[in-house]
Amino acid sequence: MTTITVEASELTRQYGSRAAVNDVSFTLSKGEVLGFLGPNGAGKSTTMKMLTGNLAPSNGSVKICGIDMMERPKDAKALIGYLPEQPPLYRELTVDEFLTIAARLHRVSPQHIKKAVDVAKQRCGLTEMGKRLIENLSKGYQQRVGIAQAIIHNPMVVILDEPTVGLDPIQIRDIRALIKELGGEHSVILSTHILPEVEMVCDRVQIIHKGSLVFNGGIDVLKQQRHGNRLLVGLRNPPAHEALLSIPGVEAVEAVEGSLLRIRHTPGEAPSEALVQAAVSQGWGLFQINPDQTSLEEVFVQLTFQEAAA
Ligand SMILES: Nc1ncnc2c1ncn2[C@@H]1O[C@H](COP(=O)(O)OP(=O)(O)OP(=O)(O)O)[C@@H](O)[C@H]1O
Repeated sequence: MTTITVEASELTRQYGSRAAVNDVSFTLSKGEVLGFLGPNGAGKSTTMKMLTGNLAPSNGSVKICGIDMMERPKDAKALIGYLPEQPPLYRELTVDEFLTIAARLHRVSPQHIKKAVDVAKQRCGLTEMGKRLIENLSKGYQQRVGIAQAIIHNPMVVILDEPTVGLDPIQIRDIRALIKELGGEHSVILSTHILPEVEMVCDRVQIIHKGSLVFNGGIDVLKQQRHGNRLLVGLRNPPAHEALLSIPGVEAVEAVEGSLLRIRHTPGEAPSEALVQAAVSQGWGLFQINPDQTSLEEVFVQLTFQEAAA
């Protein structure tokens, strides 16, 4: 049976007359990594703050493992680990000192604190860093400490707000791998504005735009949208566009750079075979034919545009 760990219902947050988050509902299952994706200002941090009980919703509710955040905030918060956009680090402490304090704050019982610190360090690749001052660590390692404090009490749900912002490419790769691993044991919500990050790390994605959810689906659904309905075709002696448009399934032809053409076709009816045959029989000099992937950025624009137009 699937265990629901987070249930957000009709979450809304008004700032004055403006809704930063508007009627957002979703659930998260045990072991799932959910990407919460949106451009800057879309309402991600506001949603994360409501989910973690740091900001009261104007309307709607949050339940963590069935516990209502407004009715029993202490019990609900005990099940969450949170890394805010600005990691809450005491830079003048060592990693061990800071994680010990974090364990106490999360009410880990005194006899279990050392073990909890060791496990969190081990899971976050910090075993050798215990005696180092946090301020002397690289930004990537500081972020690991931020994640370690979020998992120190072994919470059911881990919520990470933009955890890879400001890191270099190697640090980003390591932190993403760490987040993916967390998904095995915890439910994870990863807030980010980076589409490939979601594709690499998450099982499911929700896209938020101007405070509202515009997409909720599996990563494969998002990837399918990328494979779309276009071919990139290279012809040394291209015919008039009409000749290509007469091939069944071809809906539009657009010249790209050089001798490349982008051919839009009816979804599910790629005219590749007919195109190759025509190219050979009519001497069009075919040198390339391949699916033209829509970038994730384009998918994002399409999704948000569809919503705006609806
Ligand atoms: N305390 C506040 N008072 C008024 N408006 C706010 C407040 N906090 C956020 N907002 C506005 O609400 C909207 C959503 O902000 P939020 O920080 O949730 O977005 P975000 O998706 O997390 O973006 P970013 O990644 O830039 O933080 C923005 O337009 C922001 O200006």
